[in-house]
Amino acid sequence: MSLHTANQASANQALLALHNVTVNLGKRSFGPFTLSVQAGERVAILGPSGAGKSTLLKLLARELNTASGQATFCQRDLKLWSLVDLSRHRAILPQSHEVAFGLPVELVIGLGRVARAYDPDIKHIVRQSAALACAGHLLERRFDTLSGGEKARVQMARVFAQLWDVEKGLLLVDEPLAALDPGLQFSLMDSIYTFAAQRGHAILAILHDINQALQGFERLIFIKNGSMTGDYSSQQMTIPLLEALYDVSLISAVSASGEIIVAPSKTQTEYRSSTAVRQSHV
Ligand SMILES: Nc1ncnc2c1ncn2[C@@H]1O[C@H](COP(=O)(O)OP(=O)(O)OP(=O)(O)O)[C@@H](O)[C@H]1O
Repeated sequence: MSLHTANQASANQALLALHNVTVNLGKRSFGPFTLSVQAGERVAILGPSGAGKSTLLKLLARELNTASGQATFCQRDLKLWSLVDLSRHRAILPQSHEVAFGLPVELVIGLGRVARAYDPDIKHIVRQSAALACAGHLLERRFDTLSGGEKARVQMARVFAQLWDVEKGLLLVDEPLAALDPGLQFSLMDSIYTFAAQRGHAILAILHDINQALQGFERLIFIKNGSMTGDYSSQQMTIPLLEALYDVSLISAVSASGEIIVAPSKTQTEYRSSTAVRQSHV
């Protein structure tokens, strides 16, 4: 396994750092997880269904407690953060978009700001966030009347509102684009990148789309059978590594503009290259 070898100095400066962290769910133990994420980094979490990706994300969000090991956020033990302080520095976009009542969309987006006692710019921030998430036209609607893709955009706007006026925060997102059509996926992924880059936020995103991970993220973390099995730069990524992660055959192609496209193949491919996905096409 080619685990990312962040040196001690960079781990000490990390926005988020896990060292041998485990978490228990029922009788099952997940981990150990060891990783560090720097401000501004874009990290994709990949792995088969049920592998433990959301469990890792919940651990990072402190929705789950560690059973052992050490987790720090902004060089401070994650356990010592109050939830109010934490919510001013990290935002979570979960897989499910439901809210309990038929709330107005503007209010759902404004929920991203609840941790602030004094928030004079909330109206402006909610509107700007909605525009960035392509949800400006939904502001007057009731949340429970929206389609799945519309709800996803409103929840993304809520997350933008939460970290709008923060620097070097953390965005934790679980399959952010699953309910969206391809055009919206491109424009919203761009919105997330721009939003995070302008503020120095790190992004950790669970993705099932390998192409989104390869095209938009600089690091890929592999989760399989409850453990972390790899931490690679996207430049290091190879077809065999991805095939081993998902136990599936993959084929790849490169577009005229140099974009790499990977797709599952029903038939075993004859060509197996251990060179990076990008290099195998040049
Ligand atoms: N509270 C819980 N108690 C017991 N088992 C749980 C609990 N939450 C999740 N699990 C199990 O832990 C495993 C990992 O779940 P997790 O949601 O982390 O997977 P995932 O990799 O995100 O999957 P998917 O890609 O399908 O969303 C699954 O088998 C799930 O059923």
